[in-house]
Amino acid sequence: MDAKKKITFIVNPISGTHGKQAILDLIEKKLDLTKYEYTICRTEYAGHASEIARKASEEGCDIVVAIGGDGTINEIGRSLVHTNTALGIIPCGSGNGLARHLHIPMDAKGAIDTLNKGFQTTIDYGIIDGHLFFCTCGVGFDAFVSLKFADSGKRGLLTYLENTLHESLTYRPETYEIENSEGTVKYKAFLIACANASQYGNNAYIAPQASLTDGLMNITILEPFTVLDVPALSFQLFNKTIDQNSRIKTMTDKKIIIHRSKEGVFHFDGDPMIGGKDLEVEIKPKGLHIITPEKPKETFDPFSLLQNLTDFVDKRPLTTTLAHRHKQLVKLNQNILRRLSKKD
Ligand SMILES: Nc1ncnc2c1ncn2[C@@H]1O[C@H](COP(=O)(O)OP(=O)(O)OP(=O)(O)O)[C@@H](O)[C@H]1O
Repeated sequence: MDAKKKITFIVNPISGTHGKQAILDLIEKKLDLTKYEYTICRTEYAGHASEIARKASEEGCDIVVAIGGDGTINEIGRSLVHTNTALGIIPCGSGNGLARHLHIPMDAKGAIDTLNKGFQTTIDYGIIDGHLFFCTCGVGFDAFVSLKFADSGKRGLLTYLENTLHESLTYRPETYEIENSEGTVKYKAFLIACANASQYGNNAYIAPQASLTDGLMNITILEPFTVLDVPALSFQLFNKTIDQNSRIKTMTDKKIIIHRSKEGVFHFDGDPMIGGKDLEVEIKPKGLHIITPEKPKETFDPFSLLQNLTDFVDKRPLTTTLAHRHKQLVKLNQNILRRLSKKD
């Protein structure tokens, strides 16, 4: 009989908004112990998950599982690239962009089941200014919000949304030059997102065409917009069609350099960092083994847009009639418009 594979679970106690004990209880009950033996570690400070994962990999651990969100995955993933140790995910963050892109179930039982099946694939990763990312990185408004979010001391969707709506009233778009494989282009932009995965998290698809295995990053540039563009932009962000909006420009490349007028913040997988005027962003193909469902389900649900939107702002269950869903969507857009146009 084959030797059991070793799993190290790393729990980030501050990720998301929920307690983690129920997940640990489920691991004990549901993990296939004929296949796996496991240990559980809790992080004690930011950066700790990287150290635990590096040590586990050096000691021959087969799979390191993140129990957390994209920040925890980032810490673990950067220690596992180009090793034989695979990353596993039990999604437990505020956004869970990478897990959602990979169709890893959002419930712990489903995610443990995915680990039990043990199917592995190998994904690309990116580097911005020396910092690895697996989901998205970027400059402009989203980086600015990630900084505010880090400072707010609270996590969760509502905190993020409050920060986003409040700050977008006063945020000033900057001028950037993007040096890509074809030359240099100049944009005044609200944000530039460089995407390995298609979404920021919470099914907010900033780069709907992005693939984790094509060796390319999808770059989305959001040009300055008015408050009247917000409903369409938010609709399209959750409907996987933001690339069709006239305020959006897109390109794909292996490597770009973003030139800006002064040093400032950028983000990698939602965590803020201060960087220089010039930021090199590059995709490295096939560098991280990861446990995923074997055949991601690409279900088409005409109501998924509204589901995504309401998941983002509100956890109340949706009612099922079409008329009701339409009314909910109109109301949601009205709320976004009202909050964006409200002065302090
Ligand atoms: N014990 C700890 N104390 C303080 N910070 C920690 C600790 N463990 C990890 N961190 C930091 O917590 C940050 C947030 O974690 P994570 O991104 O997983 O959760 P999230 O922000 O709620 O989810 P998501 O990124 O999916 O929105 C990470 O950047 C990580 O560096």
